[in-house]
Amino acid sequence: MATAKTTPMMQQYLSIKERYPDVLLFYRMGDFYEMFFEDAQLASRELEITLTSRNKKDEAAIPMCGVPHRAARGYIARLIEKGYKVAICDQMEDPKSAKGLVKRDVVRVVTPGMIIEDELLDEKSNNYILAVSRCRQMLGLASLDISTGTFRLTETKNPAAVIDEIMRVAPKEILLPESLVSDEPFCTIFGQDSNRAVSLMEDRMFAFDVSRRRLLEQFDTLSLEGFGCESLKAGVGAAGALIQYVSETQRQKIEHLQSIQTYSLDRFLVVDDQSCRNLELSANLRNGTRQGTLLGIVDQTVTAMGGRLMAHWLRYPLLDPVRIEERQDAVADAIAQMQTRKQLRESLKAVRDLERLGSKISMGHGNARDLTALKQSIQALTAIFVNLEGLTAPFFRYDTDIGVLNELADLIDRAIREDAPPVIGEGGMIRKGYHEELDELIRISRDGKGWLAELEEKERNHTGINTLKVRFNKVFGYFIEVPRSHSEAVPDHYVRKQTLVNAERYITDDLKQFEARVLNAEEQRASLEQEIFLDVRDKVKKRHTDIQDVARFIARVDCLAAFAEVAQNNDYCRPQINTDGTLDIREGRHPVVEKLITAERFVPNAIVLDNRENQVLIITGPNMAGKSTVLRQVALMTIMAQMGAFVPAERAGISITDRIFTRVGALDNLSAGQSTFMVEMQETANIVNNATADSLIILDEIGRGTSTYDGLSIAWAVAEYLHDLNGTGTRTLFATHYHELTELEEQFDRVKNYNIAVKEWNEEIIFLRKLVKGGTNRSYGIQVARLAGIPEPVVRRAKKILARVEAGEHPRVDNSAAAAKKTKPAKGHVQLGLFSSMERKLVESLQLMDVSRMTPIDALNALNELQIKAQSIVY
Ligand SMILES: Nc1ncnc2c1ncn2[C@@H]1O[C@H](COP(=O)(O)OP(=O)(O)OP(=O)(O)O)[C@@H](O)[C@H]1O
Repeated sequence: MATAKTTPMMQQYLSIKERYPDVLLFYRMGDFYEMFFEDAQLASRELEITLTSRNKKDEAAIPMCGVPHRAARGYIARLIEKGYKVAICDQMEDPKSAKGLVKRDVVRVVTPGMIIEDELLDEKSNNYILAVSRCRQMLGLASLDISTGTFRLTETKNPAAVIDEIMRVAPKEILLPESLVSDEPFCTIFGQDSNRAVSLMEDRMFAFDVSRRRLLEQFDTLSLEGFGCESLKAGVGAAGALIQYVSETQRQKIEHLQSIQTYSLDRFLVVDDQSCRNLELSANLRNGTRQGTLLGIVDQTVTAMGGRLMAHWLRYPLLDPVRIEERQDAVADAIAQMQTRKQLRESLKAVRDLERLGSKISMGHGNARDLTALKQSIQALTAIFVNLEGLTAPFFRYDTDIGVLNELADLIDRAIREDAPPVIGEGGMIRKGYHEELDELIRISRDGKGWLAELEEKERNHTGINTLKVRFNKVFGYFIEVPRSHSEAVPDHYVRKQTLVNAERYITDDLKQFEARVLNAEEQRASLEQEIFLDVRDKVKKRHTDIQDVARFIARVDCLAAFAEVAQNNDYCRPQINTDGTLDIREGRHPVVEKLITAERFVPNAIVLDNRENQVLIITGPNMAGKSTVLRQVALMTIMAQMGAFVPAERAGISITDRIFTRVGALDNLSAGQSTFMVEMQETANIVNNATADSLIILDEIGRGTSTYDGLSIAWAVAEYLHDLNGTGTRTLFATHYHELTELEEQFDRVKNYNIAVKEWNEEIIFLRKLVKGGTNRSYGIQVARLAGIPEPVVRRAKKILARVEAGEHPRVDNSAAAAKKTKPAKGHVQLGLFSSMERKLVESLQLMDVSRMTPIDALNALNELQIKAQSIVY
């Protein structure tokens, strides 16, 4: 890279770059950040900026590109989004006063998990960096959102639980010890997931002793007892490594990290990542947005902190009935006090992102506008606390005095102008009247011209020399110039400085004083203003914990009030929480589907699941009848209840569930390059291997991706296995088109058959959407195909085939001479010979198509495609 003969500046660059080999180095030169060598090539490609070359006499051509320093944030943002890391290397002294080469150093490294810039953050989600470490059998996990100060750790022996937890935290960056990255299961996870930045650190950085010391230093405590993690060696190892990484990248002590929260994985309901997707908890399967998801329904929060907490609650539903009921009490209270709640929610809207503002200010990155936003948010608290007096639940009480925060708001109000520019150092930040000396400096620099004109006028009158002028040049500064012809009239206190051909130049004491003040006033003003601003910001920084505490309180209030709002607007009920395994829902609805359907009214359903006779429910019914909807609504209601929310039902008893497993249509996995059947079986294996007696299992068709008899056999065996799992069985809802499974009811005590009723009328079916006892033996697939727009000839032909299959005949005998010659296929493989390949493709497309979840345009396109396929079948 470097040539033997490099300039001092290049040497400086190279020595800094050596310390940041895997990071793009933004090297400040005047008004630009420049990049060189491979960094320049990469940045010019990724940022689409021109690649030039630096070619000084004594240097070989060096690839180079640059971005203006004022626009750097935008460029850095783009690089971070692409998963790169950027080291910002600034000039550490004023180039004007530098003797020789300007000192430069890295002031901060921006990485995907170390972001504080608003424009790079989604206000409703956390931005985590997560570290994993191992200590003997134990695996430790620590996660940190530096933009909010959220810092948590946990431990487990189970590698699968670590993976689940990583997925749940969804970090933007992962920090691993070098020795762990090649181990299963980490190598598989990080190999596949190219979107996630992985940073490696030497194993010794994760050692318990070193890490513990770092945490004690960070929190300024003598032990970690108070945080509940003194003995969690692996967890502390991970947390300490994170602190180390923070100090390496931020190049400062992060004072707003004052504590860490220790949590235990077995205190929360686990919904694995695949099930989260299947149930569309926070991302819509079609386009990844929140629309049409459970989060979209329940997140009616009005603050950014509330939004983040709601997303957190959704991923961490509780297992402790007492804690759930505490939340429920608050929701019930807020429902009962509708007027107060409405006013409360209105006043919450005025609170800005206190959590992130506080952290930003603490890290020395907050500008005057951030201070004003903080002030306005604190001012808004008064109205919020007044509203909270109308509520009685303990969760709405805040026992800490907010007097110190009000003082802060007053200080900011007195000191900081609301119309301050976003850039510190451009002036205009400090209010008039806050600091006398600053006011005077501002007056001088603004009034300087007027003062000079006044002086000129005064001196002219005084001396009687009308041609006297007050002037300025760089060599002498301010002076009075008098034509030589009038030099006789000059008063004694004028001191001569220079004689020109036609004029004499003088200075006076007044002018000297003025000069001393004015010449530097602008400069002094800028530095004094900065000093005052930093002083105010430091005072705010000292109150960081108070800001963080109130921010967290507001977040909780916002979430609880949102639960109440959603419950009241949608007619939800307070679920009764139990621990005896009984789930008893009356008139239950699907929270999302009930909002989405417009053509028909949502039909509520009763469902009972327990560990006695209703443990495994086999649900049959025609396509499109509503099987998946019932299954999902049970899972969603369980999650909602354990979040502390009310649920869409007339009455609901919900038993605490430790894990929810789902196995539903595998459409979404096709893009990952796995076969539908393979994915289906992997998901099923995960369920049978990990479910406990307290789990809830949702199986929406199993075995559909293989031949009928194989599929049926697997489905049957899985149902049997779950019925007897761990000796007690597990609550399971099993929707299936294999009507043979209804025979299980007779053989097993705890299996019950249900079906979703339809009415047949003139060859048409009418969906009643009611879950009723008993099995069915018909799928009505052909009728549904007609509803979907399959052309009449195909429907007729399908009916014929069905009739023949049901009569035990081979369907192609009368249709193709070639097929007739073939021997009749052995029983068990009848499906393979059932259709021509085009027909089979058609049926497969039909099976995979779930019109109900498509947008109208997608559905139309899919139907068109089906019609084209259908037309190419020759009859
Ligand atoms: N209880 C209900 N009330 C009103 N509409 C409903 C109800 N349940 C389902 N639906 C409507 O029927 C559509 C199909 O439901 P769902 O996907 O649950 O059927 P399914 O029986 O699982 O079908 P398939 O067997 O083809 O997968 C839903 O998208 C919704 O529009």
